[in-house]
Amino acid sequence: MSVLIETEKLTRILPETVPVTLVRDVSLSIGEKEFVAITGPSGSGKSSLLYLLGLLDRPTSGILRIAGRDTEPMNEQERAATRLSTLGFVFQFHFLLPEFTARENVEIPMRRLRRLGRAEIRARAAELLASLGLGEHIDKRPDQLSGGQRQRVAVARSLANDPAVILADEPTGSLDSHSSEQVFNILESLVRERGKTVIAVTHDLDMAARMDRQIRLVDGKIDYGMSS
Ligand SMILES: Nc1ncnc2c1ncn2[C@@H]1O[C@H](COP(=O)(O)OP(=O)(O)OP(=O)(O)O)[C@@H](O)[C@H]1O
Repeated sequence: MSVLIETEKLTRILPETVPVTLVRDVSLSIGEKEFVAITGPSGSGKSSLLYLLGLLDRPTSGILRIAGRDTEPMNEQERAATRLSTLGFVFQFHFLLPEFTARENVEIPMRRLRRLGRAEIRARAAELLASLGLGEHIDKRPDQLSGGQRQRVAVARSLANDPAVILADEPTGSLDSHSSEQVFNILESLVRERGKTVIAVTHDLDMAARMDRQIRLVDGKIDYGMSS
């Protein structure tokens, strides 16, 4: 199995007057086609770790390799390019652009990457939305969709550039139980059927138990006793 995300003693400390440790000495290795939960009590550093893995924040020290590449020497442009092509993001709140339709929201990352032409981008956005059960809704704006549908559009958008890794921060955290189950099943199918690696922060221990393994954080560190 090839390793997609690897860290060695990854640490993030906020340089306040009294420094705040968000993540400390986290060493982990996540391979392709893994479905991994990041769990832990509130304030344990789960989101902070996900932000580091997603190149949305920079570590204070330690090593982070993505798809075999050390991220330390990358400049902002290379980090942005890696985010756009290799990583997909789903957050607790969908962050869709309200003035655009579902299809246009899914088109945006493809337009930014410029790997496909206009017609291909349109077709791929429609295909992705249809594959997530949103074929009837491609021309609707976010305010015309339910919470679960909006989150599925956000998942379609995360897949737009066919990234190897999807990073999700409490992806079902603001959904009712039915939509939550639906979004969870979709995330699982991304791993089992599309060969993605999905790393999801979750408070929901039942959900975490259904994933391949758990990385549990306590006070910014991995709790090895409770991780698998
Ligand atoms: N910019 C900041 N300034 C000060 N403290 C911060 C900052 N960002 C995060 N923290 C603190 O760092 C700790 C880790 O935060 P983080 O959001 O990563 O935890 P979490 O496990 O995701 O929490 P939750 O489950 O509540 O979302 C928390 O105690 C938080 O209050």
